Amino acid sequence: MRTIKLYDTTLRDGEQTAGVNLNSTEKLEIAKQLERLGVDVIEAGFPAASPGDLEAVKQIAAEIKQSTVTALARSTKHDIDAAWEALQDTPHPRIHVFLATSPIHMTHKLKKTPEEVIALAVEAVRYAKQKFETVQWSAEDACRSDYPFLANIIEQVIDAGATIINLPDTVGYYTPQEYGQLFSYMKKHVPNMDQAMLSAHCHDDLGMAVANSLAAIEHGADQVECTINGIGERAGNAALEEIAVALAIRSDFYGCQTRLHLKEITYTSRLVSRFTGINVPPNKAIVGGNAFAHESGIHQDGVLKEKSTYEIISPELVGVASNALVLGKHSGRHAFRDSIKRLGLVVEDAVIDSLFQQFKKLADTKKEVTEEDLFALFTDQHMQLPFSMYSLRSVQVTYSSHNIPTATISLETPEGTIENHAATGSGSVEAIYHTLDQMISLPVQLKDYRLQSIGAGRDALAQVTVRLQHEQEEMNGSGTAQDVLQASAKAYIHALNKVLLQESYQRQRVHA
Ligand SMILES: CC(=O)SCCNC(=O)CCNC(=O)[C@H](O)C(C)(C)COP(=O)(O)OP(=O)(O)OC[C@H]1O[C@@H](n2cnc3c(N)ncnc32)[C@H](O)[C@@H]1OP(=O)(O)O
Ligand SMILES: CC(C)C(=O)C(=O)O
Repeated sequence: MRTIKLYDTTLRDGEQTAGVNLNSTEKLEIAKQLERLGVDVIEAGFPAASPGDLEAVKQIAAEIKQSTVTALARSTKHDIDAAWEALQDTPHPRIHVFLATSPIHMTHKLKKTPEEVIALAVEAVRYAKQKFETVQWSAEDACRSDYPFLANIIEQVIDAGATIINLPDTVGYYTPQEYGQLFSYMKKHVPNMDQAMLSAHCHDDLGMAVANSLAAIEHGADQVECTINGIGERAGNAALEEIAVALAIRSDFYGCQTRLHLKEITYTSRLVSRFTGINVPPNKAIVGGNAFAHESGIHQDGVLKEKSTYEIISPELVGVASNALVLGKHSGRHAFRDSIKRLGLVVEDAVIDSLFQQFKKLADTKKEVTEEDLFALFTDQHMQLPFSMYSLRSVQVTYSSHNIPTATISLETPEGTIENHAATGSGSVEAIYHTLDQMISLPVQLKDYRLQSIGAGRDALAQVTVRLQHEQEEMNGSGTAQDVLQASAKAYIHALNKVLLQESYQRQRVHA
């Protein structure tokens, strides 16, 4: 069986999803989970994009041992140097350099002739090769490129030192048949193609990213680039979980395997969804809430008689627990630890005690503490920002159907002082957000507000996700609490803190 390498770009292309902005703590936590999942390569970011991203890539490279860590760079010395600064201490430094090769991109975006593009690509790969052990080169918008030109530039970048060649369907334009043929063509027409590995990178604009990636594998790609939950620029990238499970379930057809620990898939999906604020639709393959739910009588009858009638993937394969787990206020540390373990969460001893205290507090107010609640407690720990920022002490809202709601909020400031303030709004949430705007004065606009319950029942936890517009950027924030208004306040403060953090990075950049 061929082993296909899974190259995860959740932290780079996935982070290019509109409204997603991960801080370094969140990125590191996702990277650690990707390592547990068993991905071969983690594209941790684009170090030249911001000092925050450079720092995040550096931290990830220092922590991750089982997966290779790489980062993206344009074909400029500046970008390659930034990637080197972030990755130089890794045992096997690897970079991903790209340059567009389609007439549309070369003419309108790069404003370069095809000859200038070849020269720039070769120069960038040579420069990168002086520093990095492994250089991956991508022909951005490969699918809309002229094939003989593409074959020529690939031959030259391989001669310059690239050992991985990626052929991205940057705008999600191709069908599986065409994408497969592109790989066959390059295998046949690039004379030194045997000196490099081929990689696929697909976008989902026409809903064909996963099918295209699988077609590339059939035609010679040994690496596929994808993201958890298929997040990414515009309609997203190929979903890693769909590719991996398709290869596993249909190994009879593809004859390929991956190194992935499939049991980690569900948890990874939930973690990425929580940190990015991008919810997974219920009908999403593999990780959607309904992916293993049988609704209609005939299907239920079939599954009760014999699972394989309607189930091609067993939920346990991807880590969906078959029996729900219930903890309560009388549960002790042993049961708590056991539940954490069964959920597949990795918690260091140092934090288990504080997590247990939070669980006890929650169990006091809730009849049952479910798997979802434990997951929320766990992820909340990792949503804290790298240094102290604003935190919510209390929120109180006076509301009646005849009066204007008023919110009174008490906040702990980054300096450790307590500030109290009250303001009104046309609804309870707006009153809270007006109050916070007056306390933490930042030019932001609320673009999106989403509320969902974690688990079922009247005492379920509330999870709020907000998206704020700040200058040219969007920033998401998330908060969970037993009460909807408290979760709303926490989510808004989380997003404001992230804006403040980013402003502080930008100030550092100006002073540097
Ligand atoms: C297909 C992909 O997903 S590619 C990855 C996309 N990801 C991102 O862009 C996220 C991070 N990007 C950023 O933070 C910024 O765009 C930066 C820091 C990289 C660059 O910012 P700026 O210097 O302000 O340039 P800006 O983004 O406005 O324009 C891009 C420039 O890079 C050039 N460029 C684009 N691709 C490449 C490349 N592969 N190699 C060299 N130059 C390139 C463009 O032609 C343009 O050049 P110009 O200024 O001479 O017209
Ligand atoms: C940089 C490349 C690989 C990319 O993201 C794309 O072309 O979509």
